[in-house]
Amino acid sequence: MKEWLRTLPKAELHLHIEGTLEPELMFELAARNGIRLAWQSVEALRAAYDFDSLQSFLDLYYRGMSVLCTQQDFFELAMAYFERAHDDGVVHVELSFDPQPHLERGVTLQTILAGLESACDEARRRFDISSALIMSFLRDRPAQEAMAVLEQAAPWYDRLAAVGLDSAEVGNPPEKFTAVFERARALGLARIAHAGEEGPADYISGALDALDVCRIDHGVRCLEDEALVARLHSEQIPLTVCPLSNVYLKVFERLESHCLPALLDNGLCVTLNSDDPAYFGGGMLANFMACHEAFGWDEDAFRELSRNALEAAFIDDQRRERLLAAIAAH
Ligand code: HPA
Ligand SMILES: [Zn+2]
Repeated sequence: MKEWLRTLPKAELHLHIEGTLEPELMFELAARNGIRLAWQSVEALRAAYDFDSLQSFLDLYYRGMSVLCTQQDFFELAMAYFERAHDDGVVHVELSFDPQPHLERGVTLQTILAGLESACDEARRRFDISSALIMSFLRDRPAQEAMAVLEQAAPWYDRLAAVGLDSAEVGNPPEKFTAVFERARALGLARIAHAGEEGPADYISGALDALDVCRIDHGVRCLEDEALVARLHSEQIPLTVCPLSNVYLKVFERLESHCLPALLDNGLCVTLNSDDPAYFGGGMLANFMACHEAFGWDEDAFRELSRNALEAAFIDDQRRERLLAAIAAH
């Protein structure tokens, strides 16, 4: 089954590129950029990956990404991810990036985007992986800051597939960002948001109503609201679920107790993703294999999950159709 899952064409829609930073590269970039890390060694850093909540992970995630300084750093980060994704049989990736923590350190949007875009171009040439970029706002920072970032990104609007919303969820409801997302909509940008990971089902409805999103990142807590489940079903709103992430961040104690089977039983448009693969036990193949082991899903189930991801992807229609045909034939 592992080889069959590896060669199944897969699209990854929920991936934080800063969350692909492996400890070895973090130390290499820290040395290159003259940055002192709080950990003495790769092993000490890995030992710190013992999270009890989203916030405990975010604290480490923001410290780790501080080694990213130059265009070359962002290029190498993304290329290292693309190589692993290619080995996992990923054919399309939507990379989220968080500009705010970088801007705050004096790293410009130009630096971030030039590095990521050149990696996306190289991934298409070397691995035939297509990709899209999603600019995410930090929901635990003021909405005005997100608005300023959105305005600053003007030169890149035509190269952004969407804007997103991430970081600490509880206490930062989607409505806080209504004006920002209205502006993004007026600019013709698609919108997605994390909702219902640690936050309540209300935040999922709020993201749909106030932010007019076309996808929900995570969304696993939707089952707490029957009317919401009916809506997600009838509108077939894609949920980008991240199974291993949810276990690492204690959203579910074990994968066997994850609500994924219930989401599928309710006819929802579920996709599988790795979120922050350097921190949460691996990439797409690790997530697919873990689900196979926990739920006993067969080939048909995984074909459906892969099909859902392609149908929900920001991808050109010809490539979508070609990849859908490859999934059906797999
Ligand atoms: O899983 C996540 N949730 C919210 N914000 C994030 N930023 C990186 N990963 C995550
Ligand atoms: Zn995420």
